Amino acid sequence: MPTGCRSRRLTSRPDAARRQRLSSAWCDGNRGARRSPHERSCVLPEWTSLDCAPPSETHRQAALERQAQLTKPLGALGRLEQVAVEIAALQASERPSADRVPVVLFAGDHGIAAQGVSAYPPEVTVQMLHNFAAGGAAISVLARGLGCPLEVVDVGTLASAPVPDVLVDKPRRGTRDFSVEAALAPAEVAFAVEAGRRAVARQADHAPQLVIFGEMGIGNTTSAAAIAAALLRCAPAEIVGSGTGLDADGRARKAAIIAAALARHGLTSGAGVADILAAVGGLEIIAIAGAIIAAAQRRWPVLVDGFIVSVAALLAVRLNSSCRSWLLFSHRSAERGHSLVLEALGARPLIDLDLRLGEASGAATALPIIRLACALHNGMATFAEAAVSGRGS
Ligand SMILES: Cc1cc2ncn([C@H]3O[C@H](COP(=O)(O)O)[C@@H](O)[C@H]3O)c2cc1C
Ligand SMILES: O=C(O)c1cccnc1
Repeated sequence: MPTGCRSRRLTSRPDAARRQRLSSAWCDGNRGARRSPHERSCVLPEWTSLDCAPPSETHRQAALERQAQLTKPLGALGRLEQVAVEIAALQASERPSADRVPVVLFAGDHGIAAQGVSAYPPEVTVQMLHNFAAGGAAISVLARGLGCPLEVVDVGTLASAPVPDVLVDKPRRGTRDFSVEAALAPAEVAFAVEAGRRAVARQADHAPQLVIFGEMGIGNTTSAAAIAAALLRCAPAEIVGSGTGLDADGRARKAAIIAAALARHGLTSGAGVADILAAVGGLEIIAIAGAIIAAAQRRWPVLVDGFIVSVAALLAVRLNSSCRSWLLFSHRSAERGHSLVLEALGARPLIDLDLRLGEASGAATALPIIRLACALHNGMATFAEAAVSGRGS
């Protein structure tokens, strides 16, 4: 790990602390934070700190025993075995499956984009909403090919008129420019968290076996990098990447803008999660963090996408460590800070294809591997069924 980064692996919370957290009227995300006068009220809904159930250890054990009986040397299917066992434990099922997998894409705009931190102009976000609706975006093609229902939710783009087939659930159009003022008011942060939960509730009709969240928002690698730098107490230069295609000078400028903003908002030494979100957050990133917690509380495994969704996952886990068990990690993005964020989450993604798109494209690309892992687990013959001799010694 690069120097100067105070990353910590996440462990489960002690029972006493968890009880105190549940009985507290205050949000976990605010605890211990220095608050500016307008941030004095609790901004994170209390449900975000309610425990998620643990995976079923009985089903994990049964799945491990089945894997040992299938006609292959023990462990020879490597991580495909581990994925199938994990999903069996999460689904509390003897036959793990990832057939019903809704994809929810959250879109938002970023005031910080006015500082030239993206290689593309802000209007691309809304233009891409039309592209999602028309079926021409990467995730549109992937979701179609995989048979995944795709919902697009505008939680804060600059769009002033409805876009066909895009749900609108936003507290404002775009965040404020966090290089000059706080990106969001506390109530706007809370609204975005609730928008994430509402999106999860809408997916219940699909009876999901797994769920994928994605994002679209020009400038959102800057907001995500600022959040990650504040949470991990890293120098922004350790996290900042090219996003849509900045060169070295652009990356250095982006890192300097984030460093100045973190100092300006008092986020350089252990601020609370809620304060970080109000200062430098993005509405789609916050909505995804809320959606992750809400999905885990419903016992839905979440297949995490790239850098931005992983930052949302880190937020979710910092707010509620019990949701960590419900996260599977799809891919390692080419965006610079992703490895640090994955490491902080103790995560090892399935694939590494130099993707740097977002839109849930990495998670969708990894889904066939998960489906095949389940098919192998469920469909292979055992040594006894196939009359194949087991291991000699
Ligand atoms: C046409 C286009 C489609 C995209 N789809 C996802 N992103 C990705 O790029 C953006 C983040 O990068 P940055 O922070 O550099 O703006 C997000 O919208 C992300 O989803 C796209 C970007 C573009 C240009
Ligand atoms: O990995 C990601 O999420 C990513 C990387 C670059 C641009 N947009 C998204």
